[in-house]
Formats: sequence, C-alpha cells, structure tokens
Amino acid sequence: MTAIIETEGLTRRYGDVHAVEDVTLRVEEGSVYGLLGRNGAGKTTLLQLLTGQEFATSGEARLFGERSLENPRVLGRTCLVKESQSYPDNVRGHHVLRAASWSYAHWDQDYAIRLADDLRVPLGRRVKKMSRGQRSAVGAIVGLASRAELTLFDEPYAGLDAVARQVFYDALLADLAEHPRTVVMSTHLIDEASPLLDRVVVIDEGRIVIDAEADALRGTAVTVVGRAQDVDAFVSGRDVLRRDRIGGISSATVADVDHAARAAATAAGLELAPVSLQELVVARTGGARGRKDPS
Ligand SMILES: Nc1ncnc2c1ncn2[C@@H]1O[C@H](COP(=O)(O)OP(=O)(O)OP(=O)(O)O)[C@@H](O)[C@H]1O
Repeated sequence: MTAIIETEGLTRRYGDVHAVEDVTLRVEEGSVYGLLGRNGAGKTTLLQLLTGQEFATSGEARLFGERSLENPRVLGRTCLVKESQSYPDNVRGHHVLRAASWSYAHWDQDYAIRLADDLRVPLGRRVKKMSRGQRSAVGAIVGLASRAELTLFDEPYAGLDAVARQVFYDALLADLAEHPRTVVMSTHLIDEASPLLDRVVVIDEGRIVIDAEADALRGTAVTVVGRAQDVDAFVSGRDVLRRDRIGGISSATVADVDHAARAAATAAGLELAPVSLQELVVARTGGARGRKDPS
C-alpha cells in the first residue's frame, strides 16, 4: 500500500511542554484515520506539523513522499480544516467557497452548495456573524468539497448540532465511496465517529499509545461481570483497563482477550459485554492506566 503520510521521530516541544513526542506514523492511502486523544494530547500540533504550519523540534514528516514544509506540490493536494479558522471581517460564506475553488484542483462547487443547503449555512452572511456551528459547517463543507487527496479535519464539528453532525458523517461516507481519498480526523466524539473509522491513532501526552485497525481494536477488549471471586480469578495476570465492584458483584474491562479467553470466561459463569471504542480510549488515556492486574 502507498503511504500518504510518513513521520519518523516527529517531535515538537514548546519549552518543557512535549506537545508531540517521537511520533512515527504511517497513514495509508484511501483510509479514514481517527486521531483521538484528550485535551492537550497533541492532535492539533501533529496536524500542523504534517502540513508544515509548525516546525518540528526534531524528526521528519513526509506527505506524498515529500517534505511538506513550504512545498506547494504537497500542499496543493492537502486540505486542513482547522477547528478555529479565523476569517477577515468582510468575508462571506460564498467568498470562502470561491477561494477554496481556486485552491483545490478537484473542488466541486455544486456539491459545496448542496452541502451548505443540507447544513443550513447562510452563505450570503459574513462568516464572523455566523453562529459557531455555522462557522464549523463552513469548514466541513470546504473539507468535503475540496476532494483533496489528503483531507485533515481538526475537530470539524465543534458546535455542530446532532443533525448537522449526522449530515456531515453521511456526506463523508457517501462521498468517499464515490471519490476515495485519505482522511485524518481528530475528534472527541469517538463513538459517534467510530463507524467512519478504518484505523485509530490515539495520542496521549504527545506520544502514540494506540495505532490499530478500528475493527481489530473493537474486538480486543471485553467487560466481564459476575461474582467478585470469579472475576478476580479470570482477570488475574491480565491487562485490566478498569474495575468496579458493588457488593459481591464485580465488573472488569480486560484488554487483549482472545477467543479462548472469552470461552473460559463464559465457562466460569461470567457475563461478557462488548467495549466501545470510546471506553477503550478512555481506559487507555485516563487516570487509571492499563496495567497488569497484580492479583
Ligand atoms: N504555541 C504553543 N506554545 C506553548 N504550548 C503549546 C503551543 N501550542 C500547543 N501547546 C501545548 O502543546 C500541547 C498540545 O496541544 P494541542 O493543541 O496539540 O492539543 P490537542 O490534542 O489538539 O488538544 P484539544 O483536544 O484540547 O484541542 C498542549 O499542552 C498545549 O498547551
């Protein structure tokens, strides 16, 4: 497969803040990557490093096999939709679309107008006067209608209502089916975005802690529920992500559970419940980090 993004030891420090630390990543052509992580994890910085909007302290980023920094060949094939894009005072929605049409070779103006209609964006209004959700929608439209070979969405829907978010997800899925391209999307709405994602990259304190196929990841963890002593026996020596106990009943979320382990849990009388991507990411990046259970 062709790598659209390759980084090697990519690092960005601000004084003693390790915003992005030693990130080595390969993003394959034609996939949708979810870039997940807590506030301040380094997602925006990573996307800015990739698009040459930030300088790396060390390491290297290559897009389409070339360095992205001040490289018009690479940037012409890439669209970054920023979370907090600012626009000059007099710029109206349709001006943004016009400017985008000059920047992106595969821009589809009719599609952009249809999306604006579906997302209820008043294109004649000054962007500064739009609501937060409407401004986000303008960014989402640019990202979709650009049809850039590589589209990077940094929290594309901050402020979008639930209906608008669903319009965005549906549009992205439908458009990717017709015009396959590579998408990296940072988001906090993990379960909501989960059906879109082929691969998940989780970043925590600047470092990649998970880089896996979304489907494989969903199948790796399970929550077992049952009598405390049975749960204790089952989780002994396993990678326990979370544990709760009420009276004599325990539940434990355990990583890396294979078919045989599931069968053993069922045989021990435990109930098994699936773990969502969001629960898994929270467990991997939360205060109670994954650890081998000492019991
Ligand atoms: N210009 C800067 N100067 C100093 N520190 C910075 C700068 N830019 C980012 N940081 C710090 O780097 C870390 C990563 O920030 P970044 O914006 O990349 O996180 P994020 O994962 O996008 O967070 P969020 O989900 O809250 O948007 C944070 O601790 C942030 O405070």
